[in-house]
Amino acid sequence: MTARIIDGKAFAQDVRARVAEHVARIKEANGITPGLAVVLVGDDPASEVYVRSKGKATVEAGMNSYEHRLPADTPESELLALIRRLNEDPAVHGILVQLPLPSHLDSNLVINTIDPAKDVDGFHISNVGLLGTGQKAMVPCTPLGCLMLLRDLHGSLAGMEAVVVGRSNIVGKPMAQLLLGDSCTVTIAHSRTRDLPDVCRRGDILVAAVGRPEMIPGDWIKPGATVIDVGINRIERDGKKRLVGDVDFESAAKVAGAITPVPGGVGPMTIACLLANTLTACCRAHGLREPEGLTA
Ligand SMILES: Nc1nc(=O)c2c([nH]1)NC[C@@H]1CN(c3ccc(C(=O)N[C@@H](CCC(=O)O)C(=O)O)cc3)C=[N+]21
Repeated sequence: MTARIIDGKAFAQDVRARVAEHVARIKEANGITPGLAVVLVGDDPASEVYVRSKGKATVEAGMNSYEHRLPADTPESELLALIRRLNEDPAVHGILVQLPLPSHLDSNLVINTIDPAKDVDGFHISNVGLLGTGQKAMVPCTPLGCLMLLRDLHGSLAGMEAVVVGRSNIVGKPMAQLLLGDSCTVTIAHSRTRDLPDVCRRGDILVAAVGRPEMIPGDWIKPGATVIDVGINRIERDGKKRLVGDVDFESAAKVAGAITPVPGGVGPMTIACLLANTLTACCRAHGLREPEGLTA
């Protein structure tokens, strides 16, 4: 058997087109343009690339993009003051502070200073609590993108065994909450899980979000399972730089029923969902009808 390859790039294009269409409609009907502010502290080259592509995608969707670049040694008080200004700015509907932050900055404090209604990353404790209690929240972009792919593939996820490998606040935990919300039986596995291969083999759905290149081989996967690979690892092989996931794609594709590739899988969905969240935040701020199929 060979797995169906889930085209995250094409799906993300479709999401972005739907966002753009909705943006055009509210511009026309309500004279409102959604705005996303992205804050980058320091000059990490990978972060630079992400921030640039986020800005480009935002403008392509017809929204306003505001980029704030601060030096790596920016005092915490200055960053917090910027966030408070963005919280008050009516043209800004979404705020994203690029992570990781330089180590002298307390990222929990920084994130929790963002107005939860503008927290398009869904990292604020209020949004975490809302998601965990099944209330309307801003949902983290990467897990939301994975959920969209899974719903598209399976329709209802009710009763499926889902195994999430990784317990981070940005992917593993919110992913588990979303799967639980869709009535999966959810296991969160991690580096200290006993008999990890056996636990992985239970999953009708296996989400890999550990950040270890090609850690999960094909023989950890239940035949026919859907594999969602969240990993984005830069490695060097045969003298060439490559991007690989947390799953060993070659062996996994022989066992899985469907699998996301890296690149071209979950990554593009993350950016598409950031745009969707910005639109959702804008609609909520103005009491407008929310876009359908673009929220959890
Ligand atoms: N506050 C915050 N929110 C984030 O959402 C956030 C962040 N900080 N810090 C960094 C990570 C990383 N991230 C990615 C988004 C898109 C791709 C993406 O589109 N990847 C392409 C390939 C890109 C390439 O070639 O490098 C793909 O997988 O096909 C990857 C990674 C968002 N992040």
